[in-house]
Amino acid sequence: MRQSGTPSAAPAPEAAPLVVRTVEIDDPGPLLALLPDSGPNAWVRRGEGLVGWGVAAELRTAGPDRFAEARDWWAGHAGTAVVRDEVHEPGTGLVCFGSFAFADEPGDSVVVVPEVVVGRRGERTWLTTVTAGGISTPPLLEAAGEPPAPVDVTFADGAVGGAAWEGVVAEAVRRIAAGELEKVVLARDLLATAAEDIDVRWPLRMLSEGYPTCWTFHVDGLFGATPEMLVRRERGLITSRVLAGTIRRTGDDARDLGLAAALARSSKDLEEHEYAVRSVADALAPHCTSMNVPEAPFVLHLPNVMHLATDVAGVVHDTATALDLAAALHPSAAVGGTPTDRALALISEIEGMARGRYAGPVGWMDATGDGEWGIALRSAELDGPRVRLFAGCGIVASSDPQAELAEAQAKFVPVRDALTTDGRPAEGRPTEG
Ligand SMILES: C=C(O[C@H]1C=CC=C(C(=O)O)[C@@H]1O)C(=O)O
Repeated sequence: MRQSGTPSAAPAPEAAPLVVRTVEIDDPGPLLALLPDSGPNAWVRRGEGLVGWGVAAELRTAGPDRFAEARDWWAGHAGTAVVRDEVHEPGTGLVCFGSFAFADEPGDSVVVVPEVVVGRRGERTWLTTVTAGGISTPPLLEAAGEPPAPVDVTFADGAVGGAAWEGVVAEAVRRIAAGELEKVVLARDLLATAAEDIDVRWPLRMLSEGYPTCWTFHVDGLFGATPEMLVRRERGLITSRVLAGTIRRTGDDARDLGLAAALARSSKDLEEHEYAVRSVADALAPHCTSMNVPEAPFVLHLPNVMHLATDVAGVVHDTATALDLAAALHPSAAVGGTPTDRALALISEIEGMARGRYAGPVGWMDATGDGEWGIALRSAELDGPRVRLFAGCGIVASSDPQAELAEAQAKFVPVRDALTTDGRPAEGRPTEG
C-alpha cells in the first residue's frame, strides 16, 4: 500500500547525485517480460516504450502544488546527475515514471526514478542503470517467469451502484440544462477482489496484447491501457491525442462501421468532443509557435468502444517540459468538463467517490524535458488482492443516463477482461482496427 509522504520540492542538498549510464543492448525480447515481480514500472505500446524497476529516487506528494513540486524535484536531480548516455534518444539517460492525482484534494502523486530502465524505440534498445552515488553492476537481462493469473476474481459495485449513478448523471444533465455549466465528466468505480494477491504483470501483459494501440502502464499500483495521450514532447514537437465522444462496439464489423459513421455525425458526441479539443488547444497555445488543430475528428476503433479522436500538434517555443505541459493541460475537458472550475466543483459535489490517480497524468519524462504523459483511463488501482476499476463519461445537455451507464460498463471491459479471462478480447469482440 502506498504511503503519503511529506512533499519535498527538491532532492535534499546532502543527497548524493544520481549516477546514470545508458548503453545500447541487443534486443532482450518483449519489454514487459523483463519485469520482476517487485516494483515494476511500465509504459509500453506496440512493443516500444520503457520498463523499469528498483528505486534510485522517489517523490511522493499531494495537493495543488503537486506538479510544481515534481518539476522542482526533477530539475534538482537532472541538474546534479552524472550522466553517461551512449544512445541519446528521448527516454535515455536519466528517466522518471510518474502518476499524478486527478484532484488537488484528496489524492497522492508519485514520481520514481528506477534503478534499472530498459527502453526500445524502433530498432534501438537500451539499458539505463541509476545509482544514488557509486557505480552499479549492469543487471543480467532475461525474461522473468510467467506471472500467475489472478485467482477467483469477483466484482462488486464501488462507491455508487449503477442505478444511483444514473441518478447522478441525471442531476448533472439538470445542472447543465439550468445553465450552470456546459459539460462534466462523471466517473464510477468497481471493486474486484481475488482469492490471492494479484501480480500486476498479468493484467499488463493482457492489456498490451489486447489493446496494442493503447499505452499500457503501471506506476506504483496504478495500471491500465489508455487510448488518450495528454501530451508528448519530443525534441521541440508536441502532440496530444484528444478523445471524447464514444460508442460501444457490437462485435459485428459491418454494424460497427455504421455505428462509426453515426458517431462521426452525432451532434451530442461532436459537442462533447469539441469542448475537449478546445480545452487542449487553449492550454497548449501559449507554449507553441504553430499549432495544427484538425477541423473534424476521426473515429478511433478499440476492441470495446470507438471514440471521436483529434490529434493536436504544435512546436514549443518556450522551455516548458512535458510535465509542465501536462500540468497546464490537466484536467482537460475529456476528464473534467467545461468550464473547468464549475465542472470540478460539480464532480466533487455529486460524483460520490475519490478518483485518486484515475484520470490524472501518467507517464515518463527524461532530463531534457521530453516525455509522454497519458491520461490514466481504462485504469485501476491495485492493492494486494483488491483492485478498484474506474470508468467515466462526458455528460452534456442531451446525455441519457442509461446510455452513459452502458458506456461506462464498456469502458470497464479492458481491465475486467485482463483480470478474468486470458486477456484476449472475448469471443466475438472485435480487435483493434
Ligand atoms: C473518462 C473516460 O473517458 C474519456 C475519454 C474518452 C471518451 C470519453 C467519453 O466519450 O465520455 C471520456 O471523455 C474514461 O474512459 O474513464
